[in-house]
Amino acid sequence: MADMRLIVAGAGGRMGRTLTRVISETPGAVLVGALEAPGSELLGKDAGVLAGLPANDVKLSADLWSMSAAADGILDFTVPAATIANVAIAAERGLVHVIGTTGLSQSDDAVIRSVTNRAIVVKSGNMSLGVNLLAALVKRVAQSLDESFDIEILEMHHKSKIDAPSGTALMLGEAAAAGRKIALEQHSARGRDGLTGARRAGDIGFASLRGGTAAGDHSVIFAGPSERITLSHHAEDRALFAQGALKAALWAHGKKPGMYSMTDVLGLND
Ligand SMILES: NC(=O)C1=CN([C@@H]2O[C@H](COP(=O)(O)OP(=O)(O)OC[C@H]3O[C@@H](n4cnc5c(N)ncnc54)[C@H](OP(=O)(O)O)[C@@H]3O)[C@@H](O)[C@H]2O)C=CC1
Ligand SMILES: O=C(O)C1=N[C@H](C(=O)O)C[C@H](O)C1
Repeated sequence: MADMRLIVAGAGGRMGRTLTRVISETPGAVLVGALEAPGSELLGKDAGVLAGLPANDVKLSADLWSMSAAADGILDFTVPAATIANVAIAAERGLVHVIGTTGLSQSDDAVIRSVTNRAIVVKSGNMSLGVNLLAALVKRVAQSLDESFDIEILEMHHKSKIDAPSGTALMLGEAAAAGRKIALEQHSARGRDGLTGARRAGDIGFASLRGGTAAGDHSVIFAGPSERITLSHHAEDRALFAQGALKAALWAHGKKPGMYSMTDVLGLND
């Protein structure tokens, strides 16, 4: 079978450069396009050189329509506005669209869902095996404990991260809510500050720390009467997420249109 031809969106970013590197190490995948924001000073630069590799002759461009004429998939770790702009073109071209971008709103999610009758989308707030296993464990523990155990989710990321809580924290919150059979949006405590009053029973709390170069730390704390259970994951290198994204793209190649998650890719469905 021919190599899967991939575009990296946000090719000049932290994840974009990592994806370029991981593609070069992955049998069955080849980089054919590197997308950057219109007006970026990186347009025209070589994607390989930006990733610390020998030149690969894939130049950064802002023209997704042209570069996608000869591509099979797009790995998109950018910003919400860019991802939403890419969705229509990816669907029109029949690309596999792997979406790692976080900070998407409910209306952004609705736009993504609206194309999944003709697009193949794999979307996850975290592409690592470890976090997806952690989510399954969180759901399981939440099922077993009643409201006398308060659920709090703590995350820490590098100082350049622009959204909070992280996509992973929200994913873990959804897992906990599913275990408890409640809707997260009605039981979510975010951004406590000042005279907050006592904790509301049944809420799932979120706290975000930012600093240094942390690739992504997440803990889910079940705090009960006289005991606490903490389930944690620590990412040591963002190559972990890029490898997960490559696995997702190769898995989705040739699948029917639809919305898939890393749970599908990794075979972790109940
Ligand atoms: N799901 C997962 O497993 C993971 C998800 N992420 C998420 O991925 C996203 C990116 O993270 P990170 O790489 O650290 O962030 P960066 O800011 O380093 O990279 C984002 C890149 O996207 C570029 N960009 C902005 N607008 C456009 C556009 N219209 N078209 C193409 N490119 C554009 C930015 O360019 P410019 O700087 O010029 O604006 C930048 O190069 C975040 O949402 C993060 O949370 C990160 C790691 C893992
Ligand atoms: O911005 C990051 O760096 C990361 N973002 C994702 C998130 O928001 O959860 C995944 C990972 O934690 C790294």
